[in-house]
Amino acid sequence: MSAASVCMSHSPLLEHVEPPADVRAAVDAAFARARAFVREFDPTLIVIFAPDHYNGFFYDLMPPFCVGYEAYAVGDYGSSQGWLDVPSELAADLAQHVLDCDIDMAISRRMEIDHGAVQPLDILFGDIAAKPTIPIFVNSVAKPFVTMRRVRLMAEAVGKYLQKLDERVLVVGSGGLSHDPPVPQWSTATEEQRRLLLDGRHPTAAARAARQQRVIDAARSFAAGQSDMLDLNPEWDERFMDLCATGRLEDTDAWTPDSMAAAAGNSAHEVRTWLAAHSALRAATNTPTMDAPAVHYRFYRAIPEFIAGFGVMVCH
Ligand SMILES: O=C(O)/C=C/c1cccc(O)c1O
Ligand SMILES: [Fe+2]
Repeated sequence: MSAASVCMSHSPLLEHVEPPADVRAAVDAAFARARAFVREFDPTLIVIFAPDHYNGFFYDLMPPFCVGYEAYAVGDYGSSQGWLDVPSELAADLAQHVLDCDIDMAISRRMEIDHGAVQPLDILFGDIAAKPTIPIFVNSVAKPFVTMRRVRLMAEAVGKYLQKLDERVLVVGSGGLSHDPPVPQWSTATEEQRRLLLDGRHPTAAARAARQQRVIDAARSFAAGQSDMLDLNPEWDERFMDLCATGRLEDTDAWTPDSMAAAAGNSAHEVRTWLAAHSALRAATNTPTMDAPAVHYRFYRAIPEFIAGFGVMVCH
């Protein structure tokens, strides 16, 4: 087995709100560096830790983690729509291994996924079915949250499983760093928003378009400095990336959901996917605690047009 990781922020605004040309060029160059690495590494299996934004997982049944045995991309914000190529038996074996490690893992025989899982696959491979891919949902938007420690332990169990395989495994973590986009919170949601959060599967095209337009408009106001959305927090982001880069993953064990949200926004919980990817990579490669595989490439920009502290990190 050999293993590598790519963690990257995603943003549904990538193709909808244009940042300054130099920022766009820097992001495109970062994607090109990640793509070049992945082409060279030539993975035979992808394991992607990804959040969902009330497209596949809702409050009628919200697990902290879920392995998809099959996965269908809903195609929100113009991301690819259709089936992933999930190796179902391997996914089931992985889920059993994690359960055997005393970690409660949900499974889905038809997981619906959104831009949170799809965007990195689109960017890295240009085709969501290009490679056998096991998606692992990590709840990053819907309170209550498990501890960061629990995320790390779940992912270490995943990494130990991957270690046994005769595969070149690319572990992907997908999620923004600091950001607080207008994804409704149950406690402050209107009745209409609560219907979406509870079981808003398969919206009409008009409802999806209206939801997306609200976020696009919010991004434009945020970029123009005319929004009361929480600011991006580049210092917090760089500190978190430092912890990933140096393998000090245990330093996040004590982080509380409220303190993370206060410092970096409600959607900063998506860093759980980065923590998962780095924990899985560390375990898969037998790298000691407080140490880390090498950082091949690192990029960061705070990009209000994307409502994202936008990072890319490639490790092997
Ligand atoms: O799902 C949505 O409607 C918006 C999600 C979003 C917005 C901005 C940045 C992100 O990383 C998102 O996932
Ligand atoms: Fe997101």
